[in-house]
Parts: sequence; C-alpha cells; structure tokens
Amino acid sequence: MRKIENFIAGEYVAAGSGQRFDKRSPLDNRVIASISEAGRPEVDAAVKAARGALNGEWGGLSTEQRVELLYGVANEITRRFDDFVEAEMADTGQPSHVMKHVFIPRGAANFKVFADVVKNVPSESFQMATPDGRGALNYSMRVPKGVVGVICPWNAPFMLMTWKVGPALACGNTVIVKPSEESPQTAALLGEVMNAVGIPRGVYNVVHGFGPDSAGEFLTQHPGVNAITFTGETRTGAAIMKAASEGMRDVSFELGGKNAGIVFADADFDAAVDGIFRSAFLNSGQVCLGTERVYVERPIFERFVQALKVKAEGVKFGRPDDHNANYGPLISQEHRDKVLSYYRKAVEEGATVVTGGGVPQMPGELAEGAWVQPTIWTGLSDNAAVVREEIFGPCCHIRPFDSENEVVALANDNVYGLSTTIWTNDLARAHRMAARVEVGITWINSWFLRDLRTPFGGAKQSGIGREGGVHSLEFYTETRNVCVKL
Ligand SMILES: NC(=O)C1=CN([C@@H]2O[C@H](COP(=O)(O)OP(=O)(O)OC[C@H]3O[C@@H](n4cnc5c(N)ncnc54)[C@H](O)[C@@H]3O)[C@@H](O)[C@H]2O)C=CC1
Ligand SMILES: O=C(O)/C=C/C=C(\O)C(=O)O
Repeated sequence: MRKIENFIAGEYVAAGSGQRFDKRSPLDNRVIASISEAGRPEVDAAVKAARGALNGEWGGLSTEQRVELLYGVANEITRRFDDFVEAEMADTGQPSHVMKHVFIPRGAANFKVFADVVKNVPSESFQMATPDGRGALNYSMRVPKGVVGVICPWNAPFMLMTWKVGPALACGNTVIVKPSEESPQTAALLGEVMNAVGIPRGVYNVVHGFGPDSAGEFLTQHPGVNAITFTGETRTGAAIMKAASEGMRDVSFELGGKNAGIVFADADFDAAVDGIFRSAFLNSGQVCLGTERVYVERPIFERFVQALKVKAEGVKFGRPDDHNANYGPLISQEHRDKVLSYYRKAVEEGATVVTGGGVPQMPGELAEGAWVQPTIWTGLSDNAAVVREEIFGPCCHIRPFDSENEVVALANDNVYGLSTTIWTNDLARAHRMAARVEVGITWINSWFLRDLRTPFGGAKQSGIGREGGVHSLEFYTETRNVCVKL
C-alpha cells in the first residue's frame, strides 16, 4: 500500500495531526493508498512556501528562464510516462490506452503549450495625443496574480490539474494544488518531477484532503491565496465562490454539464454513431464534456438507437492492464450508488431501457468494484430528472426531433451550457447551429478534439471564465497599464 504525503516547499510531509485517509481501488474496493490529510497548519505552511517562492528565486526569474524550466517539466513527465500512467490507472481504474493516448500526454502538453504561449504573447500599446503636442505612450504589462489555489476533480486528474498548473506557472504564479480525495497520486508524483528539474521550492505545493472542513475549504478560505481555479461540480463552485468573495479574490470555474449531442439525418451515419458513443461512454461517462442527452433526427432515429446499442453492448470490462478489456469502472462505490440511483429513477420515470441499467457480472475480487453497465434510454419526457440533471456516468437518453428550431430549443433547455457535438454534412446548418446552441464549446462532426490554444469553458451554470491559449493569461495574470508622457 502506498503512503502519500503532502508536498510543501519541495518536501513530502505528513500532517502534524497524524490524520490520514484511505484511497480504495475502483476495480475491487481494496485500500491501495494511505493519504495524509492536511489541516490548517499544513495549508498555512503551503501558502507561506508559495508566497516565499514568489518573493524569492521564482519571482526573480525571467520569462525565458521560466519557460525553459517548464519545458523541462514536460520532458520529465514524458521520461516518467509509465509512472504517471500507473499512478493514474491505480486511482481511476480506467484502461491503459486512455491514459497512454489521452490523459498523460496532455499532462506534458499542458506545460509545453503554455510555455510557448507566454514566450510569444505580445503586449498592447497605444499612442495618444496630449494638449502640449508631445503625446504619450501607453503600454500594458502582465504580472502574476500571486498564489493560486488549484482545486481539482477525480475524473481526469492529471490532465485537469496540469491544465491549471501549466499556465499558472508559465505566468509566474506559485500554486497550491488540492487534488480530489479520490485521485491523489499523480499530483503527488508531480512533486518529484518539479524537484528533479529544479523548479524552486515552494512554487508547486500539494495539500491532500476533502472539501468542507478540510484542505479544500481551508485553502479556498485562506487570505493568502490570491485566486482560485476549480473544476468540479457546480454546487461546489458556488461554495468556493462564496469563500473567494472574502478579499475579492478572482475565480475561474469549469463546472458541470448536461451536454446535448445532435445528429441530423444527413450526417455520416457511422461517424456519428462512433462520435456519440465516445462522447457518452469514454472514461465510463465521467467526462464533463460528455453527452448525456442525444437528439437524433426522426428518419434515422430507430437505426441510430440500434447502432449505439450494439456498440454499448460491445464493451469489455476489465482491469486497465488486461489487453482483452477496454472498459473501466466508476471512480468509487459512492459514485456508483449515485449513478445507479439515476438508473432506477429512469425506470420509475417510464424510460425504455434500450440496454444496460444495472451492474455487470464481474469475476472474483472484481465483483467488489464500482462497475456499471453503459446504459441507453429512450421514451422519457423532457422534464425527467435523468434528462435534466448531470449524472456523470456511462448513460444517455436518446430522443427524436423533427426540425432545427425544435432541436435548438431542446438543447438550450437546461441550466448547463458546457459543450455540444453536432453531426451533419450541411455546413451552412452546422454554422447556424453553432451560433444558436448556448454553450462554451461546440464540436462539429467531432468531439473532444482539443487545440489547447482555443478558449475553453462553459456558459450558464457550466462555468466562469475561459482558459486555454492566451485566454488563460486573462485569469493567471494581472494586466497593468503604464502611461508615459513623452
Ligand atoms: N469535470 C467536471 O465537471 C466534474 C464534475 N463532477 C460532478 O461532481 C459530482 C461529485 O464529484 P466530486 O468529486 O465530489 O466533485 P466536487 O465538486 O465535490 O469535488 C471537486 C473538488 O472540490 C473539492 N471540494 C469539495 N467541496 C469543496 C469546498 N466546499 N471547498 C473547497 N473544495 C471543495 C473536492 O475535495 C475535490 O477536490 C460528480 O458526480 C459529477 O457530477 C465531478 C468531477 C468533475
Ligand atoms: O480538455 C480539457 O482541457 C478539459 C477537459 C475536461 C474534462 O475532460 C472534464 O472536466 O471532464
């Protein structure tokens, strides 16, 4: 069993209270790690270390020097690729191919891309006239926000954590990461990488624990934290926003979604089935960008439902390193209970269960894991709870539609507005739809195709702010204007 400690000022340290909690494997519910739970003293120490680094060596580096260090972090992650894959697989139980091809490479890319961004971003300048005819020159400069609190979820832990740490450090901030209690390992491992490449002590800190009355709350309430970036549930975002209002600290939030997938009859049928399958079921449906509401134009509705059913029934459950398997469990028993409660609710609300709806039979010790079947429903009213609320599991409801106006209204009829995936061969219609669906991210004939320079974030209750490329600089820096009278 692994022992995971907090990482403060470049050292792995156990909490003074001696308090620890267990991490269980989603595969079989065995305890796989014991984690030190940070209390207020550890959060204080982390904030002090982060402030010290800002005022010390880190704060004195040039952009070029920081950039070189961040390239080093990216390279070291790649060198230790297998360690990251193994740690993330242990925490999440997800298949090795998802780790190797999506989540861990993105961790390295998140440092490289933002190093490139800060190296190349220009600053603005305006010349102005003055009454004496000599004029003045305005120019802007970006300075780090300071100490940034980074609160992370468990669904793609390393990718989502580095998506925040990469730009924060590139901009010259220091960070204190609070990983999810369900996925502490890769954040801890990243401390070794930081030390190996010579990132000054105190720049990257990790405190472990839970949310309320634990490390998450202690960190977000700490007056020494200048800004907070968070990915997770909308309700948690509201609690963090309240904490951040004390001291007028800035927030950047990527929150929940109840994303619509829209398939027109003229779409490339097989590509649309593959795309919707991936968007609904990748990572066992635990992706905030995932599709839980599918709208299919009536002429192809029945055929589409049958094709998606065949794919959902084709998944092979098993351990991440089992080459015959391609499908993992949910993150925890607790999350499985939540997802299964929606599976029951769908039936109570009158759904036709096209496939799934329960738990798969798993052999031996895997029977204790957090497995659920990919599930497809049809026939529910637009007001059903499973059609309106974020479930965050491998499930979707499919409903027919007859016109563009109708499907736009259906897609927008939700409090969330994170992303959508639209399938059609009519480009004019694709552009019209993109302008009308109220989301932060629209994919046409694709899903989760990511260019890290693009703005990323949600509309409505799906978030506040945009991160990605230069948009990240808006959050991770303070812009100053300097006006020079000539
Ligand atoms: N990417 C996304 O949009 C995600 C959405 N979710 C949704 O959230 C549901 C619950 O998952 P959780 O991991 O429990 O999400 P959560 O939003 O409760 O937790 C995310 C992070 O926030 C921390 N946290 C919780 N309460 C806090 C507080 N008051 N102050 C400071 N930090 C706090 C947690 O310890 C964790 O590190 C999921 O079932 C899913 O619906 C979960 C993970 C990711
Ligand atoms: O690609 C990104 O930067 C973010 C993806 C977000 C998720 O996968 C998520 O929060 O589930």
